[in-house]
Order: sequence, then C-alpha cells, then structure tokens
Amino acid sequence: MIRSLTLTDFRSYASARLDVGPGPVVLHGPNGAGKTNVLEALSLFTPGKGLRGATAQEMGRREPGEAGGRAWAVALTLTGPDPHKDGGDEIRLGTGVQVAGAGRRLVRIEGETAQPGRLLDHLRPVWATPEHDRLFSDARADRLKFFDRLVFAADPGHAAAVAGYEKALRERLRLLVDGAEGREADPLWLDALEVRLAETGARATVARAQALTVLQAAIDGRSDRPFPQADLALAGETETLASQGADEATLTASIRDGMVRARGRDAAAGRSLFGPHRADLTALHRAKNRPAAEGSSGEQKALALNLILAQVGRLSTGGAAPVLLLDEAPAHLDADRRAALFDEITALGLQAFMTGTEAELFSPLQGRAAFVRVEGGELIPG
Ligand SMILES: Nc1ncnc2c1ncn2[C@@H]1O[C@H](COP(=O)(O)OP(=O)(O)OP(=O)(O)O)[C@@H](O)[C@H]1O
Repeated sequence: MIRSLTLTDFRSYASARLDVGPGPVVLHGPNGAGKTNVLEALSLFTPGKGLRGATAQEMGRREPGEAGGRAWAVALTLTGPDPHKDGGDEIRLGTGVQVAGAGRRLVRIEGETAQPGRLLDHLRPVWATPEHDRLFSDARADRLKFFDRLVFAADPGHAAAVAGYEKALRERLRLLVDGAEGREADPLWLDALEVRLAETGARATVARAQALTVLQAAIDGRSDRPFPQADLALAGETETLASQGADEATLTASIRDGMVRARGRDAAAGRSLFGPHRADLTALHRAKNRPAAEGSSGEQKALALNLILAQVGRLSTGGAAPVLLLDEAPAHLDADRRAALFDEITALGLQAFMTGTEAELFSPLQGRAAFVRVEGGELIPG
C-alpha cells in the first residue's frame, strides 16, 4: 500500500509531498494545476512508459525560458505485505534522473538500482485516461499497446517477448529495404531474424490469448454491475489460429511461413505488413450487439472502465497490489455510472487515485475518500 509520494523537480512540482491512507484519493483543482502530473508520477512505478508515454527529459521541471528539463526524482514509501511488522516493513521505491537531460531514468528499490521489472513485486499501477474514451475507435496500434499493458501486469515475460519481437521486426525491415534498394543483405541473418520473430511472436500471441480468456471471464463475472460488458476478441491471422486452439509450436511455424511469404511485399511497401504486431483488440458492446468502435465517448469509456475494473479484480487475487489511477474518470459518465464507479472502488478496497476539476463531482465519496486540492504546485489536504 502506498503511504507517501514525494516529487522533486517533477513536471510542474518543485517539491511536493502527499501522505495517504488505505482508501481512495481524490485530486481536484483547476485545469493545468498538476493533477495528471501526480498520476503520471505514480504510473512510473511499473516497467515501460508512464501514463503519458513521455520521455525522461520531458518530465524534468522547466521554468519558463529554460530549454531543458532538470534532474528529477519521484519517491514512494509503501507498507509491505506484513501489516504486523510495525513500521519496519516499509519499502522505498524511487525513480528519476540524476543528470539534467539524461535519457534513461533509473529505478531504485530500497536505495539500490534495480531492473524496472522488479517493481511488479511491489506495486501494479493500472490506469485509465481520457484517451480511453475513444479506445475502441482510435488507432489499432495504441489499442494493442493498451492491451499488452494489461497482459504484462500479470505476465512480466510478455514485455520482453514483445520488445524482442519489435527489435527483430525493425532489423528485418531494414534488411529487406536494403535488399530492395540493391544493397547486399545477408540471407542467413534474415533467416535468423525471422526465426526470432516467429518464436517471440508466438510467445506473445499465446500470452495475449490467455490474458484475453482471463479478462473475458472477469468481465462476464461482473454481469451484475451497471457497466456495459464487452465481448472481446483478438483479430489477426495468427490470433485467429490461437483462438482455434493452435499450440505455440504451430503458431511459431505459421509466423515463420508468413514472414517468408511477406518478404517481397514488405520490401516494396517499406512496412511490415504481416505478423502479430498487426493484431487488434476488438470489442462488441454486448447489450447493444454493436461494435464498441461505433459507441459514443461515454459508452466507450464505460466499456474501457469495465475492462480496467476486471483487470484490477484479477490482479487483486494474487501478487502485488494493484493501484488504480483514473484521470478525469467522472467526465462523460452519467450520475448513475459515476456513483457506481465510486461504489466499486470502495468495495474493491484498493488504493485509487482519481482526478477531476471539481470536488463536487466526487461528492458521493465524501467520508469514504481523502480529498486533496492541487493548487500552486502544492498538494493540500481538503
Ligand atoms: N516539464 C515540465 N516543467 C514544468 N511544468 C510542466 C512540465 N510539464 C508539464 N508542466 C505543466 O504542468 C501543467 C499540466 O499539469 P497537468 O496535466 O497535471 O494538469 P491537470 O491538473 O491534470 O489539468 P487538466 O484538468 O487540464 O487535465 C501545465 O501547466 C504544464 O505547463
């Protein structure tokens, strides 16, 4: 459980601290006050990019006129899994850059530099942002990234498989384009890259298919809630094979084959037109029997929130505690859904950090959440 957050030269904050208890936290304040910046800081405690997908340089505080961001730090104290270990069970996590402009942020656990993947032993932030209001109708690649994040929160090996796949895909395309432009390309290297693509791609496809099954079951188990349910599917050649029960070896062979066949087309197009990176997460609004992509912002938001709540539910059953980060959650939700969301968050008994411009939007949470006013670079209780 998060006990405190400290921000140093992070985004709009010179120095700020927030102490929290076990329940939900509402961050309210005017536009540009720095509410999302707090959620972004919390989102950095998981491998990969944070909630804005920003670089380490962008996150360092800049005064007006300053060209580059400063060195910055975000620190968390957590209470560990043993509630009886009075105070001694505190864990300190930190991230940031020590030199202004550094491209890579470091992660520290108990003061020691650690692999970002180790963060998943302590905390599993899950977030929803206003961008998810168009999740199902926006770009396919963003949707796949969103889904991959849900997959690897429970299956850290998935991130490595996807990263390995993407690296090999870039190298393969470079070779193909070189070949098409008359430069010599090593055929053995091309073969080796496609073997690697087939292995990592098949592993990623299996992990996605398994996560989809678990998430769908979690969504189906939430039929008594006022949020619309989605029927999820993964679209794509390899994904269809996986949904028909093909095992990893079959998927590996099929991707390898597909890659060889796609060489000419990819070289001509200068793009990789075949493979699991082309997968898409599709959703059907069950009650309406219509594609989620056709839904209004509010409908898509409610579907995405239901998916996030299903994710949080499944992560709650084992491993490090999920922490829910909801940026502008009340926007686009009608009063009933808003109240239902707050009831769920309270019922789930987990830490949730929510932002909104008006404290009144969260009035059903009075007495159940800590309210924090964000103003002038400070985090003020109340
Ligand atoms: N690197 C930085 N250095 C200094 N200020 C920054 C930096 N990055 C962002 N900001 C400032 O942070 C503010 C935006 O903060 P944030 O997005 O958290 O606001 P918000 O309270 O969520 O607003 P809204 O209600 O509009 O979503 C802007 O004023 C922006 O100029």
